[in-house]
Parts: sequence; C-alpha cells; structure tokens
Amino acid sequence: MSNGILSRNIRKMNHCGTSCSTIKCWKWDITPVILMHNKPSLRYAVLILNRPISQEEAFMKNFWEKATLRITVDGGALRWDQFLTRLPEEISNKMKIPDLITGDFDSIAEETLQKYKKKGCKVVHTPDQDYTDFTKALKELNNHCQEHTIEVDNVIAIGQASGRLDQILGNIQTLYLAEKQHLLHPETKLYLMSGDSLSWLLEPGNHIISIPEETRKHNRAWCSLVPIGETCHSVTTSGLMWNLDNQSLKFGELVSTSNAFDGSDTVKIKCSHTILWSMKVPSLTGE
Ligand SMILES: Nc1ncnc2c1ncn2[C@@H]1O[C@H](COP(=O)(O)OP(=O)(O)OP(=O)(O)O)[C@@H](O)[C@H]1O
Ligand SMILES: Cc1ncc(C[n+]2csc(CCO)c2C)c(N)n1
Repeated sequence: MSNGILSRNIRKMNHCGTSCSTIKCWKWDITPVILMHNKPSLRYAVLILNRPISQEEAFMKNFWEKATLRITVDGGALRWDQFLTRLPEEISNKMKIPDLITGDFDSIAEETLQKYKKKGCKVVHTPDQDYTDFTKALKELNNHCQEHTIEVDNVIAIGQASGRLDQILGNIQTLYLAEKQHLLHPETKLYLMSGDSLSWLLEPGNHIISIPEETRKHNRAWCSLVPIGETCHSVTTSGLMWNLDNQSLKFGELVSTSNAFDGSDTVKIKCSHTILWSMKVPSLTGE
C-alpha cells in the first residue's frame, strides 16, 4: 500500500466482522482542504476537461503544480491556456507544462497543439469515435503511468458541469467505465470536480465520508445521492438533513437531490447498488 493521502484515506476495509465479512467498507477523507494544503506525499493526476475553469486562481495553481501528472483533454488545453492568462505573467511562465495532451483534436486549435508540442508536451491522438475524449484520456493516463512507472492514488477531472447535458451524462458514464472496464489501477480513485462540487461513485457497501469543517459550518452546503442507470434498492444514511432508512432510490420515485449535512463530522452511507455521491466543497470558486 502506498501512502498518498487521498486514496490512502479512502481505504477499502473488509473489517466489518464475521456477520458482514463480504460487505466492503470505504472511508473517504478526500476534502479540498486536504487538496489545498496538499502534502508532498499526495499522488494525484489532474485532468482538465473542455469547460471553463471556475476554481480560484490560488487553488488551481497550487493544485496543478503539486500534481504528479497533468493532462489536458482536447479543448481542455485551450481552457488551461485561458486560465493561465488570469495569472501574472511572471508566475504563469514558470508553471509546469501539461505532461500529456490527448483527444481526437476536433476542439483544440492546431496553433495551441503546436505551441504545447514545442514546449515538449507529449501529445497522444485518440481518434476512436465510440468513446469520449475523457474516457480515452483515462486509458492514456494509465498507459503513461505504466510506461513511466508512475503511481497515482487519485485522478481528479476538472470540468464545469454546465452547458451540454449529454456531455455531463457522458462524464458520469466515464466514472462507470473507469470502474467496470478497469481503465485505471484498481486502487486509483476517480473524482469529477465542477466548481465547488465534487462527485464520485459509491459502490455497493458501507461508506464513511469525512465532512470538512468549512462545509459543516456553511449554511447552504448541499449533497446528493443519485441512482444512475439502476435502482438502488436499499440505502441507509446518517449525518444528513434528510436521512434514508433502508429506502430505495429510483428515478420517478425517490432521488435524493438538494440534501444537506446535519453538522456531524461524518456521513455514513450503506448502499446496495452503485450511486453517484456529490457534495459541496469549500471555497474553491471564491463564492
Ligand atoms: N459541455 C460540456 N459539459 C461537460 N463536459 C464537457 C463539455 N464539453 C466537453 N466536456 C468534457 O471535456 C472533454 C473534452 O472535450 P472535447 O474538447 O473533446 O469536446 P467535444 O469534442 O465536444 O467532446 P467529445 O469529443 O468527448 O465528445 C469531453 O470528453 C468531456 O468530458
Ligand atoms: C451508439 C453511439 N452513439 C453515439 C456515438 C457517437 N460518439 C460517442 S463518443 C464520441 C466521441 C466524441 O469525441 C462520439 C462521436 C457512438 N459512437 N455510438
């Protein structure tokens, strides 16, 4: 086991005792507070998708610089370029370049591609039209890690969830594919960060999610549990304003959006099927 903070705090624990030895347990201590003050031992990859970057300059700069691996996905390279113009030139000039630029390149301008090639970025063309550039980027990330014997515990994809609903759903599909098609190392966790919201999949089992103090204190801190693609027949929670007690989550019946925290330092969730968990994370957008 490695000691990167994020995923090591997201330990899979099969320790539930004899009565539930087959139930998997996860502890999630990922918080942007940890990301913000990311420790040197933290090993993560950052992926920039093709959406405006709405996070605060200080956060993004720090987050990018301290990443183990930096990837821009197709038009994401342009978004990164635009983000750099928000920083003073003497700072942006010294920033690390993307390690990898991937995509079918229908969105990136040739000029931008050439500029990054000249700077020494590795460019991987992924023309397959059966998968999104985000999905293909995860495969390339994994290949790159294997080639260079790099390990990352977490992959955080940055992309504002706005605009095209099909793309937003496509991004959720990528979360599922990463798991089902083993696109990443089995220990590597994948998150979608959109502005001040962080989303990831909770697999069947028990989950304990640490809630950062800033989120607990925030009077409009929201969270959600959404069943995607299949009914989650049984969900039991604690730590939420609207807890579930062995209830079923299903579109057309009950979907737990606009839920909130009850002030506890952890949220506990037991679910029978995979669900999408999203939560507000503190102060990344300056709002
Ligand atoms: N409107 C959007 N909303 C959410 N995510 C998006 C949106 N547009 C693009 N993305 C994300 O950025 C990635 C890279 O986008 P890209 O520049 O390739 O645009 P695209 O050609 O429209 O997307 P794709 O080629 O994946 O269909 C996409 O795979 C997707 O994950
Ligand atoms: C059933 C089915 N629906 C849509 C597409 C189209 N598509 C899905 S991902 C992608 C890549 C976008 O960069 C494209 C064009 C397909 N191939 N198969």
